[in-house]
Amino acid sequence: MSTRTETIFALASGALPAGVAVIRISGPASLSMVQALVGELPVPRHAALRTVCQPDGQFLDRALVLIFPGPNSFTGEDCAELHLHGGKAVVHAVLKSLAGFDNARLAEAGEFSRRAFENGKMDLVEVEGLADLLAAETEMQRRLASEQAGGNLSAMYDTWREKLIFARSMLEAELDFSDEGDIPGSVSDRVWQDVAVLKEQIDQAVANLRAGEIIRDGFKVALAGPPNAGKSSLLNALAQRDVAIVTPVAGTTRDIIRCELDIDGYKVELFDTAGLRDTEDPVEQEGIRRAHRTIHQADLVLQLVDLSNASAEAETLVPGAVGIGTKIDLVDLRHDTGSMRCAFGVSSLTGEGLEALRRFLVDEVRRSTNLGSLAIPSRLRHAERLKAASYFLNDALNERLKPLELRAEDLRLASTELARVTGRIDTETLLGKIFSEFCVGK
Ligand SMILES: Nc1nc2c(c(=O)[nH]1)N(C=O)[C@@H](CNc1ccc(C(=O)N[C@@H](CCC(=O)O)C(=O)O)cc1)CN2
Ligand SMILES: Nc1nc2c(ncn2[C@@H]2O[C@H](COP(=O)(O)OP(=O)(O)OP(=O)(O)O)[C@@H](O)[C@H]2O)c(=O)[nH]1
Ligand SMILES: [Mg+2]
Repeated sequence: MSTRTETIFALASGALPAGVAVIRISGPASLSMVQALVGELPVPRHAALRTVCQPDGQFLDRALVLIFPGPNSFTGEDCAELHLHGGKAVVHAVLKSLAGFDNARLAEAGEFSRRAFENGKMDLVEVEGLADLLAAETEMQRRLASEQAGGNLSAMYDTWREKLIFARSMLEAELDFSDEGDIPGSVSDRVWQDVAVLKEQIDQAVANLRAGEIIRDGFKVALAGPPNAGKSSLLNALAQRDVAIVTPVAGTTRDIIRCELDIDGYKVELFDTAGLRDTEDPVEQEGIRRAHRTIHQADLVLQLVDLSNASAEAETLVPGAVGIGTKIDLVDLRHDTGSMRCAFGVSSLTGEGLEALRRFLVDEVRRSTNLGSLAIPSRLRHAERLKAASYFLNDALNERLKPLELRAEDLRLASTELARVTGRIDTETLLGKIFSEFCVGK
């Protein structure tokens, strides 16, 4: 239990004005402060209607009040909530009154969650999941974050760690017995089998990182092709907004234009790029350089082929790219040879083919993320520690000539890496970074 003396408070709900505004308070003085403002405290964890008055008696609001005595609270400390009318002046007046108490101050971003972490209410993986839950915009981001915030990913890492600790204890028992003559290594054979299975599971989790990143950060789709192929028009049509400039001039787009789509709950990031061609214009050259970089980093490249342009037949597809025929409103597809290499024909003008293209995109995202479970890492931080753990397990498994003591030490190093993921050790440097992702009031 922390021994913090400061009581913190903040507006925990959204922008004002709002229907209702929730002020959250946590720390040793929170109950006495609320008592000073509302009089009789409600029964713990039950909302009650109270009149909120300044200590000098001035009326502030009629509000719902909740108290959560520690340690049974979100932070583990004594906590309270004031559910006020969500007007700016109402909230500011109450915040000002709270600031007048001794050892009370406005909370910093993420400070409530930090206290919850420090009091053992959440581990680091759950804190990250909570940050992702608050940031989630799509349904799949929400599901991934809930899985992590709810403790399923932590439980997986903890189970692995416990298995390693058990394996080590078995080896140590064997070491203790080895003085008593040559026992055939049946115990340690079994231990090494279990460790090999565990290493496979850890390697699988590392391999799943990309899927987690795609759900969390978005599936990156680059629109590529020569000038005037219709890239910016397609971006606008898919986004259903006028995002990028479209003109009949070849070489209109120079900077990368990014927009986010939510297709069936998946976040898809679309990148419009400069048309690829030889040019003397230094501005366009830089645009093309950026286009190549974006194409290289994309999860999927759509290469647009202008089916209304006869010379487009000579274009070659970038390896791995999916051909998309554009401007089908201008051509008779039955007689068009350019359409042969294209997976789809679309018209940004009439909207024809766009729904099929959306379906294709979501099928591609699903193919890259279809793992059954969403208890998967979505941050490089996890994968780095898991890789380190796998490295130590690999040593333990393969260097069979090494003394058993040293192989057991490899298992200890691996379990330390797993402990770092959930934040049981070594957290100080990470905490600042992780909690800075939160808004004030969380
Ligand atoms: N008004 C309000 N709504 C909210 C929150 C809140 O803090 N206040 N939450 C904040 O994020 C979320 C709910 N999360 C919560 C998590 C733990 C506890 C809590 O009191 N935990 C105690 C008791 C657990 C129990 O009785 O089962 C504990 O962990 O000991 C409360 C809310 C979402 N909605
Ligand atoms: N009829 C028709 N015209 C289209 C369609 N898509 C694009 N165009 C026209 O084709 C021209 C070029 O379109 P853009 O979307 O700017 O092409 P781009 O590939 O972004 O071109 P750059 O930015 O120069 O590389 C514009 O005049 C558009 O109006 C379409 O589906 N049908
Ligand atoms: Mg363009």
